Amino acid sequence: MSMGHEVRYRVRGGRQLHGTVFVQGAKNAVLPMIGASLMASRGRTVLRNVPIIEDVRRAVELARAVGAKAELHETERTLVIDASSLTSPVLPADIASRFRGSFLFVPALLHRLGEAVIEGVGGCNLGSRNLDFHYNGFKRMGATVTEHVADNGDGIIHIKAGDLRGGTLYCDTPSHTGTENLIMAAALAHGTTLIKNAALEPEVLDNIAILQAMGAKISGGGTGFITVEGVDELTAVEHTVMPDRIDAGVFVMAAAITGGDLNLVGATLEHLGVAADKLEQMGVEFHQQGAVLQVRRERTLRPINVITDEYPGFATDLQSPIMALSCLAEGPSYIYERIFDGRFKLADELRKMGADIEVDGNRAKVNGPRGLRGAEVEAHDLRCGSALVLAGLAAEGETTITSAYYLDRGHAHTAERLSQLGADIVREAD
Ligand SMILES: CC(=O)N[C@H]1[C@@H](OP(=O)(O)OP(=O)(O)OC[C@H]2O[C@@H](n3ccc(=O)[nH]c3=O)[C@H](O)[C@@H]2O)O[C@H](CO)[C@@H](O)[C@@H]1O
Ligand SMILES: C=C(OP(=O)(O)O)C(=O)O
Repeated sequence: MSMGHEVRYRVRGGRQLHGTVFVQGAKNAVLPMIGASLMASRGRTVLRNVPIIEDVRRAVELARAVGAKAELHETERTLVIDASSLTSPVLPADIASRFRGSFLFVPALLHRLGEAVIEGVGGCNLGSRNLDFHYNGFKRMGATVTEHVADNGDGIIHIKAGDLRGGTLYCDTPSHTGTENLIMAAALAHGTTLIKNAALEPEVLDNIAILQAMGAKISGGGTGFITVEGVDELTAVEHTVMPDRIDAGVFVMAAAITGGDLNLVGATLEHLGVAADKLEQMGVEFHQQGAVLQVRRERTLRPINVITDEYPGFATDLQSPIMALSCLAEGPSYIYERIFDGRFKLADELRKMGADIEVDGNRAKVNGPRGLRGAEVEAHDLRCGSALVLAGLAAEGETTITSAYYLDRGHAHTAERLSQLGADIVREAD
């Protein structure tokens, strides 16, 4: 992945965190919503509570590359998109290969321009990340998918859709973006679509909510079966992006790893799914008061057994953070990663800080407690980055996290928000 510039975070550990922190808008909700906004052929979409993260900046660049007008008002955390004229079906590699969410632009391009040309799809390198459920779904709706190799050797995928028509679609496993893409493809297709084994994530439901407001006819969200009646047109609306449950979970763990107490504004315990129960078992105390979630940890941390799963199971995006937390637990913790096959590079980095972690395929055993010490470590992916920040908060001395563009992909104002809670953390970019 081309970085543009090198980003580093320096963390000096050992401070307890106290105070109030604002949970950002959800990365995995806003990205499909930007894709959805491109389906509105009239008016302007206004998205509120937009997280100011690198993935959103890339999505804005990509929206412009296909011809939309997009303005990100950072102070207001508001994104305004006018997609009345889309001009190019090409998702250029230099932007699209920097974030996974680029693939969520495909349904809009198919409906508006009859084709999509995908020069690259990015996202965190977490092992194999197929898109076959998406392609198979588009094909069942009448699209053709071809691949050719460009002069520079890169594979380019061309999807052509005359008129997409509804049908019976499925995901082999309940894919998050797969479900969103098939819903968006079905929303403007002719006839009725049934999507079986649909994902249940809250972000999928938030995306259904904006599409319904735009005029889409979708039912069954939150069950494994989603039905979509195609409509002729979608209109631009205003929508507030839901809070980011992964960002919330990381701040819960920041309180836990430093033995502090925090008020998380915008966090919903229910959205943490099984992760909330696991954190409680480790010794975190939760108290939900309206939209504010109070968290604290006073006792020693207990070890944990984690199995990642689709929502409401333990979110894979919180697996790396809890690996960092479990380094401090009083005994061995067991982590079984079921969603991605390449998400344990973090273990090597945590070992540099003094952790004792045994990895066997997609299972890890974390032998706690180990006092962590500062080191120079690398963020191999976004959640590896957030886990290393957590480890740095608890470590003795200074931790330098390199390749931190990945962290900035998904977390907004990390250094500012943590500093306000009492952490010693700075961001450097050159
Ligand atoms: C932008 C976004 O929303 N990203 C999230 C989304 O990624 P993403 O939507 O890419 O993740 P999926 O739910 O699609 O992937 C889950 C599993 O299904 C497999 N699979 C998926 C699609 C497909 O066509 N074929 C296939 O085999 C993947 O390789 C993976 O093993 O959900 C993940 C799992 O909750 C999160 O970690 C990501 O943060
Ligand atoms: C895997 C992640 O994101 P993406 O799907 O955007 O790469 C993530 O958010 O940890």
